[in-house]
Amino acid sequence: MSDGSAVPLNSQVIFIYLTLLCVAVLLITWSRASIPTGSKNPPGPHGWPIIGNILNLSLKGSWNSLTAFRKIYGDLVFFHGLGNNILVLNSLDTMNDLLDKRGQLYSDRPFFTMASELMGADQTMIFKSYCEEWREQRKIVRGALSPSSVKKYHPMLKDFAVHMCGDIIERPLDFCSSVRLTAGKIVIGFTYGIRIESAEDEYITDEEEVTERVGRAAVPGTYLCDFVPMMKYLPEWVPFRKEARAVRELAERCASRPFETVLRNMSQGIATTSLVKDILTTGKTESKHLNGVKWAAGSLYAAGTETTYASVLTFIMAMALHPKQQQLAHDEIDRVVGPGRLPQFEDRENLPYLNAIIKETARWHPVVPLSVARRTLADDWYKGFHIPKGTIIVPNLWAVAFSENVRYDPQAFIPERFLDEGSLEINPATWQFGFGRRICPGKALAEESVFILIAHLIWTFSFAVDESEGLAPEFTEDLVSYPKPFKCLISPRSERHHAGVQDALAGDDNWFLS
Ligand code: HEM
Repeated sequence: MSDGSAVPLNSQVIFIYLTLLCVAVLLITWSRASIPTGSKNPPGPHGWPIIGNILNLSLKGSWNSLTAFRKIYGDLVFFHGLGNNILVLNSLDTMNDLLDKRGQLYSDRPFFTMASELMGADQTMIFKSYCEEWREQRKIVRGALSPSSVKKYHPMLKDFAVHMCGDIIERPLDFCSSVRLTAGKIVIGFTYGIRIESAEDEYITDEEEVTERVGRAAVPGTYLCDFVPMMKYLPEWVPFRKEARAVRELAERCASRPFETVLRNMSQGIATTSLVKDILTTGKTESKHLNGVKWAAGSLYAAGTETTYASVLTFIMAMALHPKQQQLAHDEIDRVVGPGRLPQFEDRENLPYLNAIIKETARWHPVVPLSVARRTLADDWYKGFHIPKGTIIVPNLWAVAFSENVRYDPQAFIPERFLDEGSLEINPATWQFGFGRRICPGKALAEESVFILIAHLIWTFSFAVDESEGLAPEFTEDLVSYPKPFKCLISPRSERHHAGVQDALAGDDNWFLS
């Protein structure tokens, strides 16, 4: 008899204990979630037990809604739940205060089990934690990416700008692909001195594939193992482990193949100017250091290509949508450069309206709207709020671009805001590349590339909306945001402009072979 009752009694006791435990956990979590906003962590939307308010934070394309939270909660918006804390920074002051002035605490990156560890993206600078290897990679590229070093590549950048215009003249409907290929050519040409001829080139196809697959894995929620890291010990035949291995091998090939080509060319004395050649000629070359150079160089394609592409494509869309501003840019370039020659880097200081358009393009649709997230290395206190160790920090650059504390309508495309001395507008160059110790190391190359590509485009072409199709701006919602494929009428401004590009192509002195 006793046997029969003992089992159910034990189950009941366990059930009661478990119920009490759950109630206790719920009460504790509920009481934490109900702390009046502002008394401890920074304020944020109301939370629920266990899940907190983390589900109020949609992950894709959330820059607009996060900016709207500023009106309710101010410059700091805190989300928590399921063991995570996320702090959104909604003003330039908070970004400068925390990411720059308190750089020793705010320069780490979030960790992704799938992308960083299993796919091996943590070998690249952008995914690396704030560690000695990261410092070494930054040091390696610092000199080679400095504004004065980038000047050496002016002939290459001009060459690519002319080729891009030539491609668009031939295939105006494929302008997106032409710009994309040009952005890839710039980064590979600059990094390795390798000339890419077509979008089918393996250097490009491999890099594009890795960028796409790692990019997808770095969106939290794509792979369950990011929430349950123990899953990384599952056997190799499990689909996500297979995917991780395939991407890891591809990434290794992307970093190694062009790097070895430079080493080979250097040993034969035929290597052209490149970042890798520069570093190896001027720096230490023991094998430990070689691996650092390989991965520092291998970090640049993913970080540099999509961002350059996004900037130029957004410019094309903005021009098609804003014919008056386009006309003013045409008038200016006709006055300063004229139809008899192509634009040069030296023209830049005499093209204030074009420079204002470039700034306005970066403001109108920031290329990396939520910058690249950081993670705090220790507990911190700011403006009376506690920011726990391990909090993911999201610098909402969109909120800076769409600050309402300005004279001109933030929603409108108005380059003049950057010409007006009384305007309170802040130059995007001070925020679009990030902050402090992790500020974009490719800033100088990006600024020079974007200027020369845009100057060539505006010199050569007119851009117009195809009235039969219309043009409603739509942008991708990933880390780097750019216009979704769109139709737009692009045509050479005149026979002379057409001929100018053809002549430059015919007299092409092929920078890579010189
Ligand atoms: C318009 C073009 C570009 C924009 C808007 C841009 C923007 C950014 C931003 C916002 C960050 C994050 C910085 C932070 O955490 O505070 C970043 C990081 C980075 N960028 Fe750029 N970037 C551009 C072009 C480039 C180019 C051309 C290269 C290289 C060829 C490059 C290489 C990198 C690298 C390696 C990092 C990671 C730095 C680190 O984590 O230490 N970027 N970029």
